[in-house]
Amino acid sequence: MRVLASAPAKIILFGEHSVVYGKPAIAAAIDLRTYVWAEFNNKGAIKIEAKDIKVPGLTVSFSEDEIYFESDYGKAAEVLSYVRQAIELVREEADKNGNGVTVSITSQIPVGAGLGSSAAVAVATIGAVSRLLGLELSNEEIAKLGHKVELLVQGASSGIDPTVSAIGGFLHYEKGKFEHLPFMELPIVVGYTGSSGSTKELVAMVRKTYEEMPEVIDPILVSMGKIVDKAREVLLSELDDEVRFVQLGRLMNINHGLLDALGVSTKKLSELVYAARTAGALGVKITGAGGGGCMYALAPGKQSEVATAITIAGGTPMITKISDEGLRIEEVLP
Ligand SMILES: Nc1ncnc2c1ncn2[C@@H]1O[C@H](COP(=O)(O)OP(=O)(O)O)[C@@H](O)[C@H]1O
Ligand SMILES: C[C@@](O)(CCOP(=O)(O)O)CC(=O)O
Ligand SMILES: [Mg+2]
Repeated sequence: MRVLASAPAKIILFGEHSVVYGKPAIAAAIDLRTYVWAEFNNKGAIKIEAKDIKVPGLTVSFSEDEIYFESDYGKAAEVLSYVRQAIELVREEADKNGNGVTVSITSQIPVGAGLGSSAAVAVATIGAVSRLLGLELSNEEIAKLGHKVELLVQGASSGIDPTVSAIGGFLHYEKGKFEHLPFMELPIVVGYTGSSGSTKELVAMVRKTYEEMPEVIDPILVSMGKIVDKAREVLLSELDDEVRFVQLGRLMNINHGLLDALGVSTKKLSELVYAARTAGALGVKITGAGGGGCMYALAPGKQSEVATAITIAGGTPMITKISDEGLRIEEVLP
């Protein structure tokens, strides 16, 4: 039997990092997906074919009749930790720890770009392997397992990424609970810096700053939560789109400034943010953990100008659509 599952990337519209401290956030699935095939193997082992992952550093030694490949196994093992944890959790859930499972992964989502590649790969792996092992899990149950994977690997996770990837659409999220927001076609442009930030490291850095000066950082997190409350009001209001876009744009710019204050922006991200604003975007902010990765711009009627400005500033623009679809079982072959 072989099962193919897929799960979408996401952008966090408002509230990244503060959502880790129990404040609300708003996020949406976008139409970039990770695909995972799962099947049994007869070795009782976990085998992972991650076709998009490049492990930095490779030492090759040649002798008379043999070639040795050495890479930084520590990095290789670490880079597959989300997938491995996902498989182990599902085998435990199904009480089938001894079953050999092989997964093969291909993905459209840039890694470490703030688009939730970790959550998408965890959710798609859980979806495919649970179906293979005969577990009938709801997308909400899969979201919870995806959250457990991120907690085990990152040490801290709000759960918003696996929830949006499993459920799809436009979600308001707070302390593990989500609410579907009415679907709204947002004219956005995502800009990728080309460098990746590690969510684990960035979340840890914010935590360290918070512990050193809670009286300074806490008001920033509270303000980020209030921005989400305002944004939710705007999204639920009956105002016409152009008024709502202007209000959302202002909230995005303020949210970006607060993320910059937390130290998660970079020179490149700021260059792309200001290039997009100068090209006419109503609002532009980091999306995801930061430290590289992506920003996104709200640019009604200006998407191509903003995309061009991002390119000129050295970024890679992606004009993506918000996607209603979360985890999908694509195929089950005998
Ligand atoms: N296609 C993939 N195959 C295997 N693992 C992946 C894949 N995409 C992402 N990952 C895992 O997720 C990690 C990146 O997650 P993270 O640092 O949270 O960044 P983001 O979620 O913003 O992309 C990678 O280091 C790797 O462990
Ligand atoms: C920084 C954070 O708020 C979002 C992380 O998003 P990503 O891994 O960069 O896609 C962490 C979390 O919510 O678990
Ligand atoms: Mg992540």
